[in-house]
Amino acid sequence: MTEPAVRCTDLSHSFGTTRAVDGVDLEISPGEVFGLLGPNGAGKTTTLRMITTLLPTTPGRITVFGVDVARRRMAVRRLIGYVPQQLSADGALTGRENVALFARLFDVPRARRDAEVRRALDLVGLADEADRVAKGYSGGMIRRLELAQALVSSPRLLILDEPTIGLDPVARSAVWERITQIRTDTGMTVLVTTHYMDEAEQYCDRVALMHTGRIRALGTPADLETDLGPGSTLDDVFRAVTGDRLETDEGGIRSVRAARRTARRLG
Ligand SMILES: Nc1ncnc2c1ncn2[C@@H]1O[C@H](COP(=O)(O)OP(=O)(O)OP(=O)(O)O)[C@@H](O)[C@H]1O
Repeated sequence: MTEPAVRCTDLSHSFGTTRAVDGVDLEISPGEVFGLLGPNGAGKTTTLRMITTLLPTTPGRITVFGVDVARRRMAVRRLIGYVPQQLSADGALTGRENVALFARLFDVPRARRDAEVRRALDLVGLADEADRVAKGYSGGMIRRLELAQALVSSPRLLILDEPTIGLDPVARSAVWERITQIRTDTGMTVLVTTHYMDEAEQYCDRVALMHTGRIRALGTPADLETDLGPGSTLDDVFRAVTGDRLETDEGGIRSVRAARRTARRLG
């Protein structure tokens, strides 16, 4: 039997009295693009941080391709490429130098390093811009550069936390088209968080709707919408299972913060 790419069993995490994640069970199949959806504060980032070994997994258990996250952290880290919400590209370095830094960090063998850096830059469509300093890149190019950083170690599981937040619609589509192409070319499993319902509908094979630390609905976007009734959208499904509304506005405080962070980091 094929091991799931990710299996979470009864996962919980509290910060003081805040129950950020509350009894999450989740299985992600190899090769799928899986969307974890929910409004700010739903518990998405906390779930990702447990899967990426950055937070403890007790109570509960996580395996990544069958490897136990609590017991074999380093082995799990080698399977994962992670693009967090906070930017990690260095504006003073070129695109190529930024990716090469990650190749060294992730122990890509020296003999293969240059080729792997080229391959990663190619996968995200930055080959022609690789020798420009990153502070001249647009927000969308920076996101693609961060994707290349995560891809340089050839992970089996790519984890992206809100990859399109703060980007304009054209840049958002460009990032998603790259993600979809990378999955097709490499067979990689992709776990992505977003609160943009339209993106999830268009690009995710399956989604989990998360609210106040719990998974409230799980399935393909089409199945979830059909189950609710003709003409339903994922936003309607979310409202039906939680009685709440997903934040979908483009100009919210988080977009502004993300844009400011980009500007600050890249000078
Ligand atoms: N380091 C922390 N210390 C205290 N509380 C935290 C911490 N990180 C998250 N929380 C709280 O845990 C809950 C879940 O947060 P989390 O960041 O996982 O949500 P999210 O769905 O990823 O939302 P966002 O997209 O805003 O990051 C929220 O109530 C948040 O305030």
